[in-house]
Amino acid sequence: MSTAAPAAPPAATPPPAGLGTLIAPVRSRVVLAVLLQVVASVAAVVPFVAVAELGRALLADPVASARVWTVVAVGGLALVVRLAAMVAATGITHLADNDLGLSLRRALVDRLGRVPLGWFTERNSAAVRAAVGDDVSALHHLVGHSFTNIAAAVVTPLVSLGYLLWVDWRLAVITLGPALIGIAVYARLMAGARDHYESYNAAMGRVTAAAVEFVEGIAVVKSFGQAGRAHRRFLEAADAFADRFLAMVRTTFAGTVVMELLLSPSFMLIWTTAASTVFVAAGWIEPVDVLPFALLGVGLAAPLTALGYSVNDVRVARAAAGRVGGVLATPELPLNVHPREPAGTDVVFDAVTYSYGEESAAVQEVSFELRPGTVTALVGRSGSGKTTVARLLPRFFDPDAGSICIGGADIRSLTPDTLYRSVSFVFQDVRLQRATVAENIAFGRPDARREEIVQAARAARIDERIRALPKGYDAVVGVDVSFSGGEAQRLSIARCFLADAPVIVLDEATAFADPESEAAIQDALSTLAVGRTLLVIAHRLHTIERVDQILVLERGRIVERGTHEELLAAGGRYAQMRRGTASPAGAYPAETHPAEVSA
Ligand SMILES: Nc1ncnc2c1ncn2[C@@H]1O[C@H](COP(=O)(O)OP(=O)(O)OP(=O)(O)O)[C@@H](O)[C@H]1O
Repeated sequence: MSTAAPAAPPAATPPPAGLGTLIAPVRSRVVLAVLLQVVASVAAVVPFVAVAELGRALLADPVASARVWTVVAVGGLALVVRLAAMVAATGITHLADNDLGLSLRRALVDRLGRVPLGWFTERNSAAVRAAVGDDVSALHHLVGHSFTNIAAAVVTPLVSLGYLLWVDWRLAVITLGPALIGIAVYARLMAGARDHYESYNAAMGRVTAAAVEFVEGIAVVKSFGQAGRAHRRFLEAADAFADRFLAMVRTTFAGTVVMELLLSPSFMLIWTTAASTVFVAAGWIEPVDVLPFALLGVGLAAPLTALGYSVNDVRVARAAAGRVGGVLATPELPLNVHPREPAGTDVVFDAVTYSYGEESAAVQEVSFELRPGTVTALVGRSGSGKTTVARLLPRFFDPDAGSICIGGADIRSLTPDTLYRSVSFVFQDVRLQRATVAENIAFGRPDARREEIVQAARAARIDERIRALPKGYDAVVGVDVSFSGGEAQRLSIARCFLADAPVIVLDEATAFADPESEAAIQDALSTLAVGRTLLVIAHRLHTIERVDQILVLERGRIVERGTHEELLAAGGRYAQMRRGTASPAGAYPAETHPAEVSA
């Protein structure tokens, strides 16, 4: 059967944006700031030139007093220009950076709101955390500081050198000697250290992973008496890191010392003074010419270190831009340009097939119908495809083949609003927001009145627990109150009551802290089921004896379907599972329990 609307065309996915594309919106402002920084850097050298020229004017015989005043005025003006240009450049880059950070974070959140829910695996969520946090900050540093720092680090020594070449080109070249040797040493040093940096970073990654593994699994590790072993793994990673660090320091130590020495102001001062003295003694320059070299020669090398750091910032920012661009290029859930409205709440899966990546299909040719007001349970051994089937209905991902319709409309032809008004879901790992309890319940309907919220909480058997809190419904989750897994699940059932969607997808919890909590949840679910269509991932068979339809999955296919009685009578896979004779991986506990999901 197929009542499907034509599948929506896949939304165009832009190629991942690089650094240039990401900062394009603020490029003109960055260029302006760099130009202003160039002006500031030129102006920064002028007062030193002025002092040197002042020396010349004062030592002239007779003193060139008109020239003295001109030089003083130019030096003073340069100070003002430098300050103004620097303040303007800093202001422009920081405003541009603020706009960029805001627009990138908005774009990220906007894109994340349109990617399939199934995309949010642990790995992808970590990438999102890095992109929204550290990576956007790395771009902040680039736009806010690095470009102008690079301009300053290049222009200041160049202008100084130009002036020194004008004063005496021979002494200028000699003054430049340590800086040139420093650059050559630095380049060799970096080339030799590249491999060491890579293994240093890898070793650092292993230490972090071992630490995280140790901390996250501490309960399991301790309860199985393996604290020593896990601790040893961490220590081994830390030892390996120390070795790599030592190897890197050994390779770079001599070069770093030589570079720091050659580029240090004190060495440059000694070097230029010594060279100038030789030139004066030889009669190649006047004693007054020593002054510019002593004043400006010192500053020739220092910006090179700053340049090294800024170039590194660009490298870091380029890698960060790659990750941000990657998240921004995540394929969106295709949306239909001509949205439809479901006519009714009948749900039909028609020959649905879905695979995760290249792997064999997790769900194959699955067809079934959820009639309005009925409860359908998905059962099967672990990995048989229950969760995948259930997650296809709220569009965690779209089927590779086949269709899913609600009220005759393909879910791909519904707007997200219409879909989530039709389908709510309660999964095991309930995520509560750091907001008040009331806001958490009213998540799907922020405009809900307090009485409606309380009524939903009451129906979900969680009202009493909330009222017992000192701040009641205004308690902030994570600050004033922490909920147990069972309580969080009841809060998410309250969300469903309030959202009032006619179709509910429910992942029955596999474990509860106490029978009382389980009974409360089963009670809440029984109330929720009244008049609604439920698709339940059932992990325990005793809870589904009275459901309208049981679908037994095996390797992604439906191998049996019917009611509890029909399936027991058929004596097939379900009957085997009930008797607990299925393979250990699929064995469901055969004990009975008073609480049940009922229609
Ligand atoms: N995110 C994923 N990426 C790749 N493969 C996956 C992913 N999630 C599930 N699978 C695979 O798809 C198949 C069906 O998994 P699914 O989680 O739907 O089974 P399940 O019956 O719900 O299992 P369980 O009862 O253990 O939760 C399995 O082979 C599983 O390994």
